[in-house]
Amino acid sequence: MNASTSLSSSSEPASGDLSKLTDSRHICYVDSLEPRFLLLYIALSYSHMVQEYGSKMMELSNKIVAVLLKCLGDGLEFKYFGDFSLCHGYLRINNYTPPEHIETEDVEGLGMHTDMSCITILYQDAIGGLQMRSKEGDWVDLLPNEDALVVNIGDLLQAWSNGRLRSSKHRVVLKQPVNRLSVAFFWCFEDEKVILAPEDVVGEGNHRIYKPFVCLDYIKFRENTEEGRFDRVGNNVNGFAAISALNCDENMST
Ligand SMILES: O=C(O)CCC(=O)C(=O)O
Ligand SMILES: [Fe+2]
Repeated sequence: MNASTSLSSSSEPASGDLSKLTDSRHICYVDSLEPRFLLLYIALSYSHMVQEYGSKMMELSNKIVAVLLKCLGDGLEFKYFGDFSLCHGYLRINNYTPPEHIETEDVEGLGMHTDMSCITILYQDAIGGLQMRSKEGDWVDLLPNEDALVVNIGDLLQAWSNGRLRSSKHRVVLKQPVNRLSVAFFWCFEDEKVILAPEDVVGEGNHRIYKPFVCLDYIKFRENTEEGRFDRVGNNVNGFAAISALNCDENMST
C-alpha cells in the first residue's frame, strides 16, 4: 500500500549536463522528440526537480538544527553545529493507494513509528491522514496546509540530546478512497558517527540515559532485526541504547 522511492541527496546537486538538458532553451524541442527521448527528458527533468528540492531541504535542515540547538541552551548552536556538518539527506516519496472500499473504518496506510533521522521534513498533499501521538496516547490529526511543512524530531536527535528532544510517534490513516502522496526528507548523521550526548546538553546533575552507539548499528537494528521492528515490538532508540529503562522513563516523562 505504501510504495516508496528512495533517492540520495547527500551532496550538492549535480548540475552540468543535467541542467543543459532541462534548461528553457531546450524546452521548445520537446514536441518533436521521439517517445523514448521524451521519456528520458521527463525523467531528467524530474531528477533535476528532485535534486533541487533535496538541496532546499538540506538548507532548511541546517537552519532547523541551529534553532533546535539554541533551544537546548544559549550558544550551543555555535558550539555543536559542527556535530551535524556531515549529515546527509534522503528523500522518500510515499504513494498510498487505498483499498477500493473504505467503509466503516479508517485504514492504516503507514503504521505507528518513529523516524530514524535527526529530523524529518514532511510535505503532505491535500488529502490528509497524518497523525501524531500525544503524550497521553491520543492520535492528533495534522491537517494538510499548503503553506506548511511538518518537522519531526527523529531517534538520532533524541539520543544525541539525551531525550530532551523527543522523537515523535506518528502514522498515516487513509480516510478517503483516493490516492495520497507525501514527500519525506530525512536528515541523518553519517553512518559511522558515534552518538554520545555532550555533557552540556545532558546538563549538570543529570545522567546520560543512552550508551554511546554507532549510527549504522542502530539503523541495522531497526531495519534487520525482529527486536528492532517498531511496528511489531515498539522498540526504538530506547530499546536499543537506553542505559536503564528506569532512567529513560524518568527523563522522557519531563
Ligand atoms: O506520509 C506521511 O505523511 C508520513 C510519512 C512518514 O512518516 C515516513 O515516511 O516516515
Ligand atoms: Fe515517519
